[in-house]
Amino acid sequence: MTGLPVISAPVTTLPEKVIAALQRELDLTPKPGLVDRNNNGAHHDMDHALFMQSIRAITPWFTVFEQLGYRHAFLPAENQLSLLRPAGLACEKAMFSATGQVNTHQGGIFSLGLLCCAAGRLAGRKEPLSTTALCLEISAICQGMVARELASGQAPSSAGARLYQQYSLTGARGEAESGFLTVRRYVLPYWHQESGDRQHHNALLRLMAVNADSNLVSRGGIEGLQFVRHSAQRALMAPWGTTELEEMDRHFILRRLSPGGSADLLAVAMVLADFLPSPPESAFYKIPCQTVSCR
Ligand SMILES: CC(C)(COP(=O)(O)OP(=O)(O)OC[C@H]1O[C@@H](n2cnc3c(N)ncnc32)[C@H](O)[C@@H]1O)[C@@H](O)C(=O)NCCC(=O)NCCS
Ligand SMILES: Nc1ncnc2c1ncn2[C@@H]1O[C@H](COP(=O)(O)OP(=O)(O)OP(=O)(O)O)[C@@H](O)[C@H]1O
Repeated sequence: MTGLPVISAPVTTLPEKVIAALQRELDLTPKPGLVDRNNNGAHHDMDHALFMQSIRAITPWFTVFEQLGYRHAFLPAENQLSLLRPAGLACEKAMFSATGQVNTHQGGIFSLGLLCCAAGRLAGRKEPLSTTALCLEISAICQGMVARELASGQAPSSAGARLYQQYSLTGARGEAESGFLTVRRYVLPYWHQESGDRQHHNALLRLMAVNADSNLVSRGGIEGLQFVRHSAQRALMAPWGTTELEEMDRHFILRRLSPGGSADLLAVAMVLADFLPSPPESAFYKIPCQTVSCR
């Protein structure tokens, strides 16, 4: 195992929920432009088997992220990231070594690793885990990250930094710093509208319809992002099913478009949904309908 530190048993259910979410996201089929059980989407360098290898390689790290939060639970949140990042980078290294240097889960490690760390911090302070508490803790950990890492004016050191300079896209960092606001506002209030695979397809369509996914811009420019957004919005405005999703898949593959950021946020939503209050009594579900679609 690449540089895995000695860890004890998890203190919360987050690591196991995260690993289950990674598997369910991968297996959801069809998934327009993305690797699933049918095809490799818009990817020439990865398939379902490679994603499975990647999941096996990064699995042990989510307990490490949780323990780093648990151990430093009373540290000010803004000091947590510098303790977490080396483990995140080591986990990325384990992913790259398992996949032959293919980026399968870089975004997923970042977002889901933060979720595990936030859960460890809340558990360390004996505070209850809830959707809102987890997201607010992540926002506190990532406060100032966009300004520090993207808006510093330095030469871009990653795809994300280049896209920020070109289009002011804040990518995974911006989403984490907001406390996964896109997920909380456009996905979770509608989580119980559907069940089974349709619940996850509905969530993915809602994410694709609004998420400023840097993967899409990196692959197809702003036009690529708009194409995916409009496709998802149109699907949500009418009855949709497997046929419509497979049609979108064909169009995205033709255009080499892969909404990888939305796939990562789908896994985040799957984990956060486990902590939702039961519908529909909770005020959580009284959020006014958003522009995407109010079916
Ligand atoms: C911050 C990261 C993602 C930087 O990567 P990059 O500069 O390429 O950022 P960018 O946001 O453009 O994309 C990275 C990945 O995030 C996902 N993503 C893209 N857009 C979005 C979005 N709007 N919302 C959520 N995820 C997104 C995609 O899968 C993409 O591949 C990350 O690689 C990093 O710094 N890792 C170090 C380890 C770490 O900090 N871990 C902390 C928790 S363990
Ligand atoms: N099922 C999935 N299929 C494809 N990508 C996914 C899936 N689930 C999540 N992703 C995310 O999408 C990212 C991979 O997308 P992409 O291949 O566009 O990134 P990249 O490798 O940086 O870009 P490129 O392949 O153009 O060099 C991963 O980092 C991962 O976080």
